Amino acid sequence: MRIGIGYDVHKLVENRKLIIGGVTIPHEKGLDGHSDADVLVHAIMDSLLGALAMGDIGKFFPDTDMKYKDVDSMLLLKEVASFIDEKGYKIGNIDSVIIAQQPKMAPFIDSMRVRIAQVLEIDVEQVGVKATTTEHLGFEGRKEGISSSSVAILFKK
Ligand SMILES: Nc1ccn([C@@H]2O[C@H](COP(=O)(O)O)[C@@H](O)[C@H]2O)c(=O)n1
Ligand SMILES: C[C@@]1(CO)OP(=O)(O)OP(=O)(O)OC[C@H]1O
Repeated sequence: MRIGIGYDVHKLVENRKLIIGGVTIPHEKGLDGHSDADVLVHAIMDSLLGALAMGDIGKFFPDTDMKYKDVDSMLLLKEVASFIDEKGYKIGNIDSVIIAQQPKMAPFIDSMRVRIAQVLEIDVEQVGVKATTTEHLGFEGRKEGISSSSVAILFKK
């Protein structure tokens, strides 16, 4: 049994789509990044790589590589799933949280869980996604950015 933790932050800017958990959320701002800046999927990937003690996403998908410019993070998640399989592990469950003052994530949470589970080829019940504000405190509270944390547990196949 192996556990991993992941954390990511992206800045909210104008003229970018807000993509979280593979779902495009209508909002006046989106997350900035070299990739599609899917903060939740990045935290989940780091928790899975962490459980394998393989390092972090920057090691495998460097932000200096134009191959990853505006990349769909779900494609990267698929690659991380293949690492888990190759190392002889399977996912027990993932739990995660999105920390955002706005917009409301609740209407999109189940779609995120379904998309993530599909890509990882696991049951939706194995994917937890939650959301919280920070009661207007800190950078998330000032709506300057959104952060996300994730934990994952892997078992030997
Ligand atoms: N961006 C967000 C933040 C929160 N939620 C949901 O609202 C509930 C209350 O949030 P508090 O930060 O005031 O505790 C929270 O439990 C989430 O269900 C949300 O959907 N989107
Ligand atoms: C996936 C990558 C690829 O450039 O996405 P970024 O948008 O740069 O996001 P970040 O979480 O800062 O770093 C991870 C990168 O590897």
